[in-house]
Amino acid sequence: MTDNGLRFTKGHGTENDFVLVPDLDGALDLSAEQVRLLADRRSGVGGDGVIRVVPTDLADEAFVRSQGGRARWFMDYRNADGSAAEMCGNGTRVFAAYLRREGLESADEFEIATRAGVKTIRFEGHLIAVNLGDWKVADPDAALAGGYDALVKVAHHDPMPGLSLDLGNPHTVVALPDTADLAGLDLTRAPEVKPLPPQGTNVEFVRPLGPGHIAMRVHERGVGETRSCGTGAAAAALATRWWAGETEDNTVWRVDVPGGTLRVRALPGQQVELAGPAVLVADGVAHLG
Ligand SMILES: N[C@@H](CCC[C@H](N)C(=O)O)C(=O)O
Repeated sequence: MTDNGLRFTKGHGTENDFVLVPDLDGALDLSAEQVRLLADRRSGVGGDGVIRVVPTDLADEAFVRSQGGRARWFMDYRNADGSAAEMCGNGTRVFAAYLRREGLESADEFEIATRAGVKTIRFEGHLIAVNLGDWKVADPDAALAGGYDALVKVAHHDPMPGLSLDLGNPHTVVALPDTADLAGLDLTRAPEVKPLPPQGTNVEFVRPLGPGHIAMRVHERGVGETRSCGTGAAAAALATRWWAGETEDNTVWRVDVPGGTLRVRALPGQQVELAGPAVLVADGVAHLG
């Protein structure tokens, strides 16, 4: 940041929106307070998260710098409350669109560094696909007993069973019956999850719409309800697949979220791919005071 302000680009992926801040020489020490100010929708630029674009070799964390041999750029992702997150699926696409627009990457396929490891980006027509890498059911032994390992309470509802998954970041997925009023759920407050993982969790509510097709709403850790969550969409599809006892690879789900539609594909080797759009909507200079 200089006296002249902080350069930013605003972008979104299925209306999960981000403030991207270029830090090409790794000189920016973005505090949690500055992130909160940038993300504030009234007094700041506004976004669900803030993404610092920094060369991987200049990242603060040694384990991120170790990805530098494979990925030139690190997506330093922060939630709107200032907390750092391991991963952001929608963020990876917006990050990739920015790298491409700025001429920082020009290939149709390249790798980026994240706190959850290196992710491969692939431009596919108007969509961007990202291999989110390894995923797992967080506690298969607990979950195998009945398909669930947590109880999730939302206002005006009895506690509902949930399944915890690790997509690099934590998720708890709740399956609703196909007659459920997904739109009517009150997500203005964080759902109560028991037991709550020490690192917190993102909570997805899923309603089946047809074969390979689900609807989802999400309450994100460190943010609140958002209009989309990429890792959440992948968790929702994978939980649905797991509950159905399906193990086939390359099956595809369409996941409808309030901000659009995402595509999720289970890849061989317990990996998962997310695809969707990415839009860069504005460039500017923020003066944080
Ligand atoms: N919106 C993201 C996830 C962002 C991080 C999340 N709130 C967390 O704290 O894990 C996505 O698209 O995956």
